[in-house]
Amino acid sequence: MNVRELYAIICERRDHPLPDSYTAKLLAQGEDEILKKIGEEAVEVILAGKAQGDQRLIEEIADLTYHTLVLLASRGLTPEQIADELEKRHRKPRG
Ligand SMILES: N=c1c2ncn([C@@H]3O[C@H](COP(=O)(O)OP(=O)(O)OP(=O)(O)O)[C@@H](O)[C@H]3O)c2ncn1[C@@H]1O[C@H](COP(=O)(O)O)[C@@H](O)[C@H]1O
Repeated sequence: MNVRELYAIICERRDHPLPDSYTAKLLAQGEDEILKKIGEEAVEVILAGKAQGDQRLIEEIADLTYHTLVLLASRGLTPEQIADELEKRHRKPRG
């Protein structure tokens, strides 16, 4: 699944919550809880990067990516805005 597809599902859970959805629950808990999860997942990426294998690192980066998309959805921001920012940086003249 790509980032755009996952983001669309997350927005669907935000706008039409399902009772058994982790995403809907996390969004309902609010931004502080989402930020807390991002902090935890970021630490797990560091630990995996230092001491664990590639598969573990992939899993932890997937967790961090997912929670970052939840934060964007919670704030009404989109992955396209991040892509635009990266594009702007790429096009900025470097000296
Ligand atoms: N990609 C993900 C995804 N990645 C990680 N997680 C959840 O993020 C949590 C990770 O937190 P932890 O590692 O701390 O595990 P935990 O102890 O269970 O978490 P907490 O209960 O402490 O918050 C786990 O519960 C994972 O299931 C995800 N939950 C959902 N998705 C996708 O989101 C979409 C919507 O799914 P629902 O949330 O089921 O609606 C689907 O495409 C899912 O595949």
